[in-house]
Amino acid sequence: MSAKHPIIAVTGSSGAGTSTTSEAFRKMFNMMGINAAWLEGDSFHRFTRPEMDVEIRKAKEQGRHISYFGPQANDFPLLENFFRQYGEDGSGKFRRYLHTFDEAVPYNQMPGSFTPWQELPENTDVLFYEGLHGGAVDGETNVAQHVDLLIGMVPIVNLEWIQKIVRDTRDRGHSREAVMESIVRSMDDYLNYITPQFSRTHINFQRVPTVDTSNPFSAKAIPSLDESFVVIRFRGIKNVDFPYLLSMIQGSHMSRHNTLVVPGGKMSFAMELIMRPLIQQLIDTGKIG
Ligand SMILES: Nc1ncnc2c1ncn2[C@@H]1O[C@H](COP(=O)(O)OP(=O)(O)OP(=O)(O)O)[C@@H](O)[C@H]1O
Ligand SMILES: O=C(CO)[C@H](O)[C@H](O)COP(=O)(O)O
Repeated sequence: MSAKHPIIAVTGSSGAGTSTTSEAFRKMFNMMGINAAWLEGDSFHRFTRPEMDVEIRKAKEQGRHISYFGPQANDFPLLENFFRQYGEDGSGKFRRYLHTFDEAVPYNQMPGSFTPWQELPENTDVLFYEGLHGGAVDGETNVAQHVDLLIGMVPIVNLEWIQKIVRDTRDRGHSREAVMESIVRSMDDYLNYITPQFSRTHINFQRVPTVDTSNPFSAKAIPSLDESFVVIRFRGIKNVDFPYLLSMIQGSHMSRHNTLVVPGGKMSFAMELIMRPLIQQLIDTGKIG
């Protein structure tokens, strides 16, 4: 934890919506005059896409599995060191994993490759991480301990798979079969390294569709926000003003003492009402109460 160089992390599985959610944070930071350093978790993958294909084949031949959710394909200690260093002096080296041609062409690179490592900009107010492992813990490695405000982005699993399948086939050039295979291959690491993070978060946003998603592998489109509710669970944050949130967010209700449910269309608004005071508190005092 750091008072001077706070870290906010949005953590979630592949396709959960962490990148999409980042836009809401970008807007809030702009409006609040906060200068944030941005970090995509995919920086800490160990392999390029062709290298990963080789690793997957090798693992299969040896009766093992490897996936983007686990420590074999991601450098957790390097991520922890990055967070530690940013917390200490606001510096750090990052790179980007380029998923699509749109992302890769400006760098004159191929999709599935990394940009060179580079320094974060100087004098930022906060580090904003979005990715798979903002709350990861693995043996001696504890990424979560360095995060001052940890948010889980976690649609129910059928919806998460639909979001991944639609996005990966539409934008990242993968076949439906390849995405399904990757979901199956990742299951072990999903249980061991992704889901436990959501018990370490301060807040989880769980999107729950109200349309039939019972066969996610046949879905052609992502259920919209208006076709869903969002379950928002708070943990370890004192003084959440639930009566205020309930009065401001039309159609919201409490389902438990620490759980607010809002109509999907109100998700960005709810996020703003909830996050703004917490971000301000973090910037002003270095911690959230
Ligand atoms: N609230 C939402 N409503 C509708 N569609 C959404 C929502 N959140 C995410 N999506 C869609 O789901 C897909 C995956 O979202 P996104 O790219 O943000 O996931 P991600 O968590 O960043 O995944 P990865 O870690 O694999 O990059 C995208 O097509 C996005 O438009
Ligand atoms: O989203 C992911 C993890 O967050 C991807 O599965 C991983 O980054 C590999 O990307 P690609 O399939 O574009 O090579």
